Amino acid sequence: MDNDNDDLGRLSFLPDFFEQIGFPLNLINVLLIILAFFILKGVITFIESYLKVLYQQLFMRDIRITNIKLLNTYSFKSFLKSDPGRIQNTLSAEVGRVNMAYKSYFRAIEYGVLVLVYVILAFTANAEFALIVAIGGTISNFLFKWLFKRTKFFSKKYTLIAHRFQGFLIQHVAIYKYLKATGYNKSYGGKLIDQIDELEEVQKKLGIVDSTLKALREPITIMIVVIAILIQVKYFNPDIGLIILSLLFLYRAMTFLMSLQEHWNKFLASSGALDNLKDFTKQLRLKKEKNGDKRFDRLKKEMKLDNVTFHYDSHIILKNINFEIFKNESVAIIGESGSGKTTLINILAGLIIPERGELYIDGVSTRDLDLYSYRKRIGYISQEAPMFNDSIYNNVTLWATKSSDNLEKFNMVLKQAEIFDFVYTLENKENEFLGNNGINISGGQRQRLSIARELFKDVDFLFMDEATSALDGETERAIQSNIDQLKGKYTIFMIAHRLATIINADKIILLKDGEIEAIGSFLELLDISESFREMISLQGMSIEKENYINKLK
Ligand SMILES: Nc1ncnc2c1ncn2[C@@H]1O[C@H](COP(=O)(O)OP(=O)(O)OP(=O)(O)O)[C@@H](O)[C@H]1O
Repeated sequence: MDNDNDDLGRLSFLPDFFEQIGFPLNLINVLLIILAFFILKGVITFIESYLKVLYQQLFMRDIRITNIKLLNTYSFKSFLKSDPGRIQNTLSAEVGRVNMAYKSYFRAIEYGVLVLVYVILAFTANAEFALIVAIGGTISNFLFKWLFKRTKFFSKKYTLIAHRFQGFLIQHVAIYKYLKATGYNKSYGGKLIDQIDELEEVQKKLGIVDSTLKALREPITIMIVVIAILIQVKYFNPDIGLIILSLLFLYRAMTFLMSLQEHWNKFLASSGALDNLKDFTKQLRLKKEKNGDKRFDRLKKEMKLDNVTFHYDSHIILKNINFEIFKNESVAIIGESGSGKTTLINILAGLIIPERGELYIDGVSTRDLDLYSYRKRIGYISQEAPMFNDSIYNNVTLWATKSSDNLEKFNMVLKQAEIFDFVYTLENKENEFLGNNGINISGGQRQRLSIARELFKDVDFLFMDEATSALDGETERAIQSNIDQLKGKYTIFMIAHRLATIINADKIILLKDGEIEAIGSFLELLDISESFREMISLQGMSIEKENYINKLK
């Protein structure tokens, strides 16, 4: 027995230990140990895999939720410059890749620990032999390092192309009608196919590196071990039993080392997604909207713009803007294309904060205001009238529970927006689905529903960005009379190109190259502004005040 234990080198204490604790290593006991070991392994494997799935789900959920929350607090000015393809891709496919990266990273660590254990065992059994193999393993690492670098490079490239693909895809769906109607869908679809080809190309390259690593694994292991044995036999004349024992340990160590390298490579193959996510989250945090702590309840008295100036990069868009608006006034903003109307509306809605000057709401600067509570009181009606692919009820109420109170309010706002009769002639009434961006209803109906939505929201302000300009004359007049009925009940800001729609506005702000050229009522502007009179005549309207006095409400 002592003789046999000598073959175990410095590990011979193990059988002695078992002998001492009254569990001699005879055949039956060894078989029992093996059986117990594998049962235990099975139990641990189950717990490990289940916990892994659990943690992966938690991890992916956490990444998505954190970034969606950050996206909601991202500054609007920064959002205007962001790439929608990147946002979509990062929060969908890339999260899966990040998960893969972490999975492979932890697998690599697991293998690292195993390598360490077997290397220690091999060193304990036969130090010289283990040292030679360790040197061989380190040298082989240089080759793998080069392969790792290639993998990392292709991984980053993959992420960038995937962002581009998502960007093209979003636009393909968003402007599908235009692309189809013009026959551009084929050439534009070609762009999508190009991205798919590029993605495939990068995947193939990643596949080549991965396959090379896999293919090299065993030959390199065997080569190192063979060289180590030859050196041992030639120079150290060792005990063959010890060589075989440490060979067993080292072969396991080398196999685990190769698995470590394989999983490290898998980690690197997804590391582009990890870098992207880190960068994306950092960007969202860095450009987080500054939100004050003064809660907004309702507009009590007035809004005031005090010397406001705003740039996009070095380009001045608005210069020294000053005006005051009182509660429930209606204000029209007019001016040539590019004169800064939308930018002014964005400032008034608290979407962008001017670099210089202040917007005061009841005396509180927007820098100190809790912008979320302010925007909750804003209704926004734009030319596009965005619709969700959902029922009319959900589109108007934004998924409010269908209580009798809500249903009553829903019906009331439908009547106010003069769309009640249309909705209740539909087969599914308020449950009718609108299709992607309201594709199943007309532009006028969409616009009325979007007015109803803002009225349901119960707001103080109505912002209208060319709300009626996409409609035919008759529908525009009908919706305009709708809007006119809201006058005096809300503080209304409207951008309008058709000046016939703003005759009744309390105040008209005429912008020119980012500055206020004139401000006053329709009749006042006819008196004081030459540019206004020119705009009026260009639209075929009379510049004689008498022609409007009867029309004023
Ligand atoms: N996100 C942006 N980045 C850089 N410049 C911008 C951005 N948005 C608008 N601009 C520029 O700011 C200027 C004013 O644009 P704005 O949209 O406010 O004008 P507008 O009067 O509403 O024009 P339109 O009547 O054509 O809608 C334009 O010169 C425009 O090119």
